[in-house]
Amino acid sequence: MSFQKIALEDKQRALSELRDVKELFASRGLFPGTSGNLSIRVGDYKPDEFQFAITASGKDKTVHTPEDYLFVDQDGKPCETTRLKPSAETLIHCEIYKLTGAGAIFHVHTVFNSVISEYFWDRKSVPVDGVELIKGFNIWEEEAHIDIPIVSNFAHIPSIVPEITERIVQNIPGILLRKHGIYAWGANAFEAKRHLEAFEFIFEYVYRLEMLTRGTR
Ligand SMILES: CSCCC(=O)C(=O)COP(=O)(O)O
Ligand SMILES: [Zn+2]
Repeated sequence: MSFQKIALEDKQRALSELRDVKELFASRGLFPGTSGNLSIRVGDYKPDEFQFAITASGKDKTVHTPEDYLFVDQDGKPCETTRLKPSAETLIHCEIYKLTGAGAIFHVHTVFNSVISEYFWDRKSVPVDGVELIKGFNIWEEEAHIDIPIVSNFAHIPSIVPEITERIVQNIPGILLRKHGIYAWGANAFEAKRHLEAFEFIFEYVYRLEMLTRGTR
């Protein structure tokens, strides 16, 4: 397999952006117990041929080491000889890039995203009504209603992929894995971060509103 040659600056920019996002999210406590993974795409994109930098599996994401990231291809295979293992969830990143052409994908586990994914599991989506931060997804209509999809979580990651393929919604840049976490993406790291933050705000809002109004509606 021959890989597309990626400019060194492009790769270094991706690694530097990953480092910054990782540090920021770590400072917010978003990587409990080594959970979470981050990736940024590099070079040219075709749905069946692309490369991205991704966090190595099982690392403590609250510290920086020389072994934090590696580059993989559209099938999640390392593009270079390395002893590092890509994130155990790399195939989910591959599928999201294939389906959306995104430039960056960030995944975190939080109590709010995990609780809310279980609470709304029966309807397979989280309903959100008129919350201002929906605009963070570039949805500008008054009192917009959105449904954030939730898919099954399996220990065998390839089994999660077909449901992601089926459930991704074009204007919603994220998907919840049941009792697991959120995957959020965007055209670049800035947008993926904005989307992730908007999702987390919305999950906490929906949770708290539900707690306050339960039994009164
Ligand atoms: C320790 S949490 C279980 C794995 C997981 O869901 C995760 O996000 C981190 O896995 P990785 O292989 O990317 O470190
Ligand atoms: Zn995870």
